[in-house]
Amino acid sequence: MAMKEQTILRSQGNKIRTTDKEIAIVGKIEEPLVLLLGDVLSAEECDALIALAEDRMQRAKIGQSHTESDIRTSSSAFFEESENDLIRTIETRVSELMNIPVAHAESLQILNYQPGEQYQPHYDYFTSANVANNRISTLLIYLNDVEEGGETYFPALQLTVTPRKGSAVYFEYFYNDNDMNERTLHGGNPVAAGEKWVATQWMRRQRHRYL
Ligand SMILES: O=C(O)CCC(=O)C(=O)O
Ligand SMILES: [Fe+2]
Repeated sequence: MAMKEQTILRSQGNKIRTTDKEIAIVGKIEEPLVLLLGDVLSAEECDALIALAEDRMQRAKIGQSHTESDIRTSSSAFFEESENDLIRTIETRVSELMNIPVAHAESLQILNYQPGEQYQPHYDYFTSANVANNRISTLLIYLNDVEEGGETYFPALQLTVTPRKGSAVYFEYFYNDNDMNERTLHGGNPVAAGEKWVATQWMRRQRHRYL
């Protein structure tokens, strides 16, 4: 019989405790490990992140022709590492939750989808040969409730996650068995009504920042 593979995140029971918050596990798939998490961010934290990102996306659009990629049609912004108290607090909580040091974290990405915008199924890890320091896990946090559409879906797991403000989906793809990694294929359904805001944290296998 095949041995159960090690996971990065060691969840016990239905809660994960970080220094400043207790986070509920509200859904779970074992292999590959996928967790649906209750309030990772408060409503106030979600609103503050959106406000910061809106400002940044606005400025990024100036002087840029709006070309749309077929893969991802949303707009994005990145936050400087630990650039203010809010980002620092969130990064610390998220890294404790993901059980990976902040030094392995990419900068937090914020995506905004308008009606009709989507993200085609993809892997979060890089699939080209000889990637030196690949991604190993993802936390996707929903920053608002979407009026209609915008679900995250995992075709190989037959899992569809409806965005709920402050909640999150966690998954990892650091397995020896590559079939398990490939089952983390996922995409974002087109937003049908309203808009969608998400924050994505990707973790690297090794140190990624040197601050
Ligand atoms: O918006 C979504 O539901 C998916 C986002 C995603 O896959 C990503 O940021 O890597
Ligand atoms: Fe993704």
